[in-house]
Amino acid sequence: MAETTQRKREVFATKNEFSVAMAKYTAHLSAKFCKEKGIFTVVLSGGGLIDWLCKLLESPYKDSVEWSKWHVFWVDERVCSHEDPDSNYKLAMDGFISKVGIPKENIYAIDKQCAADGDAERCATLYEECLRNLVKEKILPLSPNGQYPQFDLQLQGMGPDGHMASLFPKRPQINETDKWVTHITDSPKPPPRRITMTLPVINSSLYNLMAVCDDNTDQCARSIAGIFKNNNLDLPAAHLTAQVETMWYLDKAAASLL
Ligand SMILES: O=C(O)[C@H](O)[C@@H](O)[C@H](O)[C@H](O)COP(=O)(O)O
Repeated sequence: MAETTQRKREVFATKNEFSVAMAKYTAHLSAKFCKEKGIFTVVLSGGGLIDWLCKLLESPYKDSVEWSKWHVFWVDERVCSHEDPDSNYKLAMDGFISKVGIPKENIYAIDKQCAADGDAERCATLYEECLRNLVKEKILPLSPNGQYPQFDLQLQGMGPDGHMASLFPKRPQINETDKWVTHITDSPKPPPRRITMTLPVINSSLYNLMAVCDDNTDQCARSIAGIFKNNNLDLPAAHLTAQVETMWYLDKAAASLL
């Protein structure tokens, strides 16, 4: 697969500037893709990301973004009921999606029943099937090599151990290239049962925005230094690329060892 883009990074002095930049980046791409093709496909993760998107819920974005043209996906999801506080779907619904006008049918959550039953493998299979159907319906194009779905923008966070999505260090999921979506039942970050898009799918996105704020324990800062200074490929997030742009937004603490 084409590894096409260099890592770019921007560092922000305050959380406010960080969130404003996230909103600007997302709104700009939303306008671009809605104009060019009439829809915008966006992939979310869990973690702090949803909080950092808060500026999109304010003027001028809340009223100017063409929410009705958004199609929303999850790069990874915890295998639990949609009502469980652990659910990334619930996190995004409560904190973001329910506050804007994205049509229900454009929100592609993990299968409700299967997730409630805790069947991670089946949840991954069903999510991949959902993506394959959207390719057939021409909502998602395939990547230039014809192997993976291509999203417009993925918005993600990195864990202190350098994981992204539910691709964790020293776990086999990072090497999966046949599947579009895989599962893990022993995630080092709780809860243990999760599904995740695979690395080639993540890297087939046109734009990838990785947002990292350190909680001042220095763990994220160490992983960021490992990625930017040493290209330490033991850290899953070091593998992140994109077809057009790979952008890292860091707060001061996350960038403190660069
Ligand atoms: O389901 C999850 O746990 C997330 O999708 C996960 O991949 C997250 O994005 C990172 O762990 C960063 O999380 P924080 O922003 O909370 O550090």
